[in-house]
Amino acid sequence: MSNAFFTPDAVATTLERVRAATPLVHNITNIVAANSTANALLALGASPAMVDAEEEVEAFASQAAALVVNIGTITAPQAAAITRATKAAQRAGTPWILDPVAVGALAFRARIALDSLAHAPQAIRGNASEIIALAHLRDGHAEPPPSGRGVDSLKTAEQAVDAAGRLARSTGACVVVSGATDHITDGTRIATVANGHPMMTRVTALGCTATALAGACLAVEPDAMVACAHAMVLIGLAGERAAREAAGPGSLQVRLLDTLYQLDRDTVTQGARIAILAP
Ligand SMILES: Nc1ncnc2c1ncn2[C@@H]1O[C@H](COP(=O)(O)OP(=O)(O)O)[C@@H](O)[C@H]1O
Ligand SMILES: Cc1ncsc1CCOP(=O)(O)O
Ligand SMILES: [Mg+2]
Repeated sequence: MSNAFFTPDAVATTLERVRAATPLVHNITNIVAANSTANALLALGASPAMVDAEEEVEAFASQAAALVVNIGTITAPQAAAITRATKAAQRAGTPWILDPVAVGALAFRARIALDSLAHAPQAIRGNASEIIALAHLRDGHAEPPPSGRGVDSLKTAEQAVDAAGRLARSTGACVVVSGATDHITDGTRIATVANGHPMMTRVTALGCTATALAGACLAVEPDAMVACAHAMVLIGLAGERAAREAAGPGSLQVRLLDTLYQLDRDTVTQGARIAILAP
């Protein structure tokens, strides 16, 4: 993989490809994030649909350009839908991404997340606590180490890099650990994205939004590490630009949509802070 893919210019090209393709992004997501992630996907230029009836997901995941699976408010029917959708995505070659919200906190969602890994996600995006917990469970431990509180992380992304690498190597997925500096790894290489703003942690579902935008990028970019790194620039850059003018979390949420919509080649190439950390 060439470092040329981890440049501000390459991010701008991915943004333009999303807008040109308007990819259909199938979301099975939580009730908190559903509206805001649909709006963020629309603002970016993708076409979101929230479809989680067990009877419908197989057909939809097969025809979508990408599938986003988020376990934030998982229910038993949604768990059954996730099994069917991820199987169908694997069969149809639809790229899909897992957001393992609070996977370390509750055993039921941990089982759903672990089982879904059998269907070969292209990517996994979580905060540090979630990635540490999922990697630990994937290693075969019955209980994750205590590293989160509800849906929020108590660790930094840097503290989760080893876990992310293990998880990537064991699943074949690109693993994204979000935080003040996002870390993206395929188990060998590590890219970082230093966009974002601390106020983003005061608006719910912005991690979920990052995952959804990664779904849109996976629809147009087959290299999952490139797609995910670019998506993290887009959410981080939109967040930091929106935060400059926001009075607080309320206006940040609204401004973030406007900023995603307004991102263009100039703003992306001037603002993207993307780099290869290793090897
Ligand atoms: N301390 C921070 N400083 C700057 N940006 C941040 C910070 N924390 C989170 N972000 C931004 O918010 C995005 C979502 O990350 P995060 O808060 O880790 O997700 P989650 O909501 O799943 O816990 C990150 O990719 C980054 O752009
Ligand atoms: C608050 C909450 N509760 C269950 S899911 C959810 C949203 C979590 O979103 P994010 O992980 O993006 O902060
Ligand atoms: Mg989250």
